[in-house]
Amino acid sequence: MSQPFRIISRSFSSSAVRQSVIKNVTIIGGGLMGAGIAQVAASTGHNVVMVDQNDEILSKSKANIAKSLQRVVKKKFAEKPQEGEAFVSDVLNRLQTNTDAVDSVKNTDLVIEAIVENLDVKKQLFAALDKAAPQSAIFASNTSSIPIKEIAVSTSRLDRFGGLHYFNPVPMMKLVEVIRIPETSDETFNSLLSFGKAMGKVTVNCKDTPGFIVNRLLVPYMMEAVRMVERGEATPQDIDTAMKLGAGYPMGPFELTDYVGLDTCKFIMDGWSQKFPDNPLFAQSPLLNKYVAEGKLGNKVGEGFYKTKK
Ligand SMILES: C[C@H](O)CC(=O)SCCNC(=O)CCNC(=O)[C@H](O)C(C)(C)COP(=O)(O)OP(=O)(O)OC[C@H]1O[C@@H](n2cnc3c(N)ncnc32)[C@H](O)[C@@H]1OP(=O)(O)O
Ligand SMILES: NC(=O)c1ccc[n+]([C@@H]2O[C@H](COP(=O)([O-])OP(=O)(O)OC[C@H]3O[C@@H](n4cnc5c(N)ncnc54)[C@H](O)[C@@H]3O)[C@@H](O)[C@H]2O)c1
Repeated sequence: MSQPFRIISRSFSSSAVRQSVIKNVTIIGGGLMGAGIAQVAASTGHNVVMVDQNDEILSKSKANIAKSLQRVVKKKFAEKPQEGEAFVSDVLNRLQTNTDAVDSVKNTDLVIEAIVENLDVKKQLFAALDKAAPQSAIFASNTSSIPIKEIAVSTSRLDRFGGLHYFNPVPMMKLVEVIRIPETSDETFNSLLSFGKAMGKVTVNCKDTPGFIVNRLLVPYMMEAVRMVERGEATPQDIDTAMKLGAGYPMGPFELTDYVGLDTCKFIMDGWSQKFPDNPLFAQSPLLNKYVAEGKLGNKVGEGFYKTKK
């Protein structure tokens, strides 16, 4: 595993890349994404505090991380199980939890927010963190669909704000999209890029546009699959089979929607359909809304378009 980066030139040479040392990372949200980001950040040598609303949720997050780490070491340390055990124990030692978000950022270098996809809730959180975190700390959101600028304005550190958009499952998906707003300083942007790489990810740069790169292409595709079912053109099973065997995707669009979470997909579509009412790609889907209203949120609850093991 790579070590946390330690660059770090504060020199004023014109060729030097100015960036900050990121060693202490706070992840707010211990759900699907937060737990994955926390796991990989701790696995790559960072000190991590993972925050969620209560200890019960955090216990589940930690159990999910432990399960995922076992899958990782089974392969990575297949020939050296003792080294695998030592690796897991080191990772878990670097991972603390806290239910108090404000308390958790007092000594942080970087905050990555991965809570519910709701602008008001994210703004409220960041406004509180802004008062408690060190001046030098960088803030980033893992939002799927909300403009980073709209979240960042809740703070007084627009120059130290950006987007780090990871993909589910974080331990397996190699990409992180790094998003800057006009106010993001070069130093902050370079620090975010280096941090993404220090986590072992490939980074791509993107402007603060709806869905950045991946979701701007992927979410309309997933929603068009749902509309095909609404129009009675094919079943979810046949669409999934077709896209896996005919287009080489690892999951069909319905398996993927279950995997991402139907609630998260609905939050994305609610935001985009409100903001861009004339774009048919962003139109609401009655079928998706019905499933969410019935509590069929996908794999995380054991049922979405399919019944799955929790
Ligand atoms: C909406 C948001 O903003 C953006 C998004 O995130 S969009 C979603 C992006 N993600 C995708 O598109 C995921 C598409 N799916 C895939 O790439 C693959 O199906 C997958 C990598 C998730 C799983 O691979 P697959 O071969 O289908 O299944 P599976 O046999 O369960 O896993 C293969 C290996 O992957 C690894 N793996 C899978 N999930 C893992 C996890 N959570 N942690 C650790 N390892 C994992 C394991 O090594 C597993 O081997 P194991 O069974 O021996 O433990
Ligand atoms: N699910 C995906 O595939 C995916 C991929 C990339 C990005 N995202 C984005 O990441 C974020 C999180 O998504 P997720 O799928 O992990 O959701 P999730 O529902 O699995 O987890 C969200 C977690 O945030 C916690 N939370 C909510 N409000 C909080 C607060 N004020 N303080 C602390 N914790 C709080 C919840 O208790 C929950 O555990 C969203 O913005 C989503 O759009 C999701």
